[in-house]
Amino acid sequence: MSADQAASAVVVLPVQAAPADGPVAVRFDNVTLGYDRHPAVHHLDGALAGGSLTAVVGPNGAGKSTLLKSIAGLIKPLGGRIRLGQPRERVAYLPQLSDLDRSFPIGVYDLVAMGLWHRVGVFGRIGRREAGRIEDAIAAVGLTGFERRPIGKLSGGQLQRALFARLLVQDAALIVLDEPFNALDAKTTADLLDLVHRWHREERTVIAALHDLATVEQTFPETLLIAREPVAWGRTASVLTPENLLSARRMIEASDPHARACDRAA
Ligand SMILES: Nc1ncnc2c1ncn2[C@@H]1O[C@H](COP(=O)(O)OP(=O)(O)OP(=O)(O)O)[C@@H](O)[C@H]1O
Repeated sequence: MSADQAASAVVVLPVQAAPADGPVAVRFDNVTLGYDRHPAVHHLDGALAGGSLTAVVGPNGAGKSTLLKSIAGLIKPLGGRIRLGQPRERVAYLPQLSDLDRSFPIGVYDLVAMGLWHRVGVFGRIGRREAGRIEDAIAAVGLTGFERRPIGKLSGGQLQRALFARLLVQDAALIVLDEPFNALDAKTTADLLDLVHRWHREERTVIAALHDLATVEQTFPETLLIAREPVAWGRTASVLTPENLLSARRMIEASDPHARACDRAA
């Protein structure tokens, strides 16, 4: 079958089932996500296994950010159910850099210290142990010496390093990253990818929206390809086929962003 034929006969492939006896980090039951009752993602069923490292890929407008926000609890499903395998406080979320207000008057040290809020409270005292963790995290991302620098005076790459340091001190079981390497140079990307590898070795669950398929193929064992609904989900090599990528593109081109919820059974 040619790629064109494959795209015109779009089939929603079965999504990944979590291992029957393994831990589950997130489970989706016929989930619909959207804004003002207009669905942006629908028919999402499946699970992220605990300790898995998953890329979410898809064309612009496919619903990647929407999906990640729903896992982080920032938007509620319009339909279906999302269940977490760990308490909400153990979920860390990195928004797209472009969504951040860089005029907020805060320095690198205090930004990184915010990663401890769940443990010490907003006005809690940072003891010697916590201070050591903040300093270690700042060192791990190569920002020692920048502790007092306001975030508005950092480069994009330095800000992303500081945000990764905040994730480090957060010590989350589930880490949700929205386009973490967008517009970063090769050195910064490589350094931050090392931290993703480290989290994976530590058996944390990581899910990240990405556009660079080479990075996905090299680093992410699992991939969810979406185009407002799942196109394929499983081992990266079996998901990122030319046929699936073309299907995703055609599905986005054919979709109506103003449509109401669809009645098709998941
Ligand atoms: N706050 C919002 N209010 C209304 N609609 C929104 C909002 N955020 C996203 N959308 C719509 O939801 C759909 C999915 O958007 P989303 O940002 O999740 O896609 P994406 O795959 O992350 O895209 P990109 O690759 O361009 O970042 C789009 O049609 C978008 O216009």
